[in-house]
Amino acid sequence: MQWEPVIGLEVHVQLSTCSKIFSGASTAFGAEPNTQACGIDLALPGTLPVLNENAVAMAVRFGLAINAEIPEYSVFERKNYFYPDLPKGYQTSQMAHPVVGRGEVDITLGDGTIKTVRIHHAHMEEDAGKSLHEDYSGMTGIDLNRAGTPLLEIVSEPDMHSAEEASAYIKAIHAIVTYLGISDGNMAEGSMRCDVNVSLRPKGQEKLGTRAEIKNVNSFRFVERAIAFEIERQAEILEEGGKIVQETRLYDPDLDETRSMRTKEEANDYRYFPCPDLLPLMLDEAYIEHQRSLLPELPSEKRQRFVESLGLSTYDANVLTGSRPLAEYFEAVQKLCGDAKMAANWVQGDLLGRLNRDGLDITQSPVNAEQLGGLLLRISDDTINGKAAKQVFADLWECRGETADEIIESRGLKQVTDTGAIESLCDQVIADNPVQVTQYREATEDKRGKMIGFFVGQVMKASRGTANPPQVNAMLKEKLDALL
Ligand SMILES: Nc1ncnc2c1ncn2[C@@H]1O[C@H](COP(=O)(O)OP(=O)(O)OP(=O)(O)O)[C@@H](O)[C@H]1O
Ligand SMILES: [Mg+2]
Ligand SMILES: [Mg+2]
Repeated sequence: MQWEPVIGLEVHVQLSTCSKIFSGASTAFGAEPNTQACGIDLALPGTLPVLNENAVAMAVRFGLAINAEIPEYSVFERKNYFYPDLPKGYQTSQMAHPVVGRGEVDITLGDGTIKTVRIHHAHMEEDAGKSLHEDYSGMTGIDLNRAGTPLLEIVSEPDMHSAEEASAYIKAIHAIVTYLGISDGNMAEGSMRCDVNVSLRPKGQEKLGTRAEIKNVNSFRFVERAIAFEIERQAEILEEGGKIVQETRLYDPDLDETRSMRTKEEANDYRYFPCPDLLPLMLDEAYIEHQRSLLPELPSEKRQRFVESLGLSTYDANVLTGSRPLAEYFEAVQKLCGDAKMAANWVQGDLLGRLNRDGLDITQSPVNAEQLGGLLLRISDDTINGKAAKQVFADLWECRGETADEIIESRGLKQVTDTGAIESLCDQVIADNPVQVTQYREATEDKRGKMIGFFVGQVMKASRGTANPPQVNAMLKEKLDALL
């Protein structure tokens, strides 16, 4: 039997407000345990929540960025369950009336094709605390600092059909929220977590199969691994005539497998009901239009502009718009040197290659955009040749804070284009290599084409790499052919 995987994702994005969703407690990461949760976050008797206006604005901007309907009216509800990291006994969330309605996200696949994933809705909710099972032997610690941190849960339709599509989708969400500046998108610190729903159905069948839900996956790679494992596990069960049970599973990166946490029979009945402490949220047209006016250029718009006005390939445009800091770096370099293709090649090749090797991201680059742009400008105006450029780049990397011009000057890397100087270098090399000159003269015409490389190499060496290669090539050909 041929099986088609069906995947839907719930992505929890931590909104980067300074304070909690319903209280003034700080949301800063890394504080001592239990120093950043207040009475409101724990819903102690006598406290009342007040909705964080900035969190609403961020959620609305996300909705507008994915072309979603923003309903005029939305409601906070209590999702009731008991867990040690939720002393309130309920999570304040949204269910029947979420702040963001149906929308769409475009994803770009490896072969450059673009696919649209429908968004069912996105709702606001508070985060719970954190159970620390490993820090105390025989005991569990509870850190409530995270309680009340604002989250936006983005729920997709089951529109994805492979691990690759799911991964492209999370990357697209990551790009949108970081471009909007509504989240730092830091998956390692838990600012973006993902519940992955996977089912299989016979190819060609419309009806969905039973899904397993893998909770709290926190890296792009783990999402791909967890899906790959689930597809295989479910296919094996179905092939043997078995049935998939609807259940919650977790992904264990150490064993690279998913394991059952609880089945549907044990699933919670949350008894959602509207929170009596919070008024419904009413958003009027003027407010929504104001939020729209605050939207920056979005990844898909930037990608399109890079292709249409800068002439980049879809592939290059996609890589360079992957994150906002990278796109901004590239644009600064491109503006300085005036050559989009050269800027794209250097940023993707030399720069990203080095950053990768040193485990750095673009914001930590030892070479800033002004320095790289200054270097590329000297290639395009022929001050230096390609070989010298590599050396300048290596020197810029050493963090001396010099400009490309200072390095070119102090290392004597300026390209020699003076015809007289190049001519005397060529004459010298021809005089110093009589054996090769004889071979050249005796060779057939197409062999000579290759042999000239030897002489060019010698002249470049003699000029310590600074001679202009096309000029050297032309000059040598002229002189050697004159000896035939
Ligand atoms: N048969 C299926 N196969 C794969 N994905 C599915 C299937 N049915 C639903 N999904 C996806 O599962 C997700 C369901 O999320 P939703 O928030 O609506 O409910 P839930 O998982 O039941 O509740 P909770 O928010 O408490 O986890 C959606 O992303 C949806 O696209
Ligand atoms: Mg959900
Ligand atoms: Mg779910």
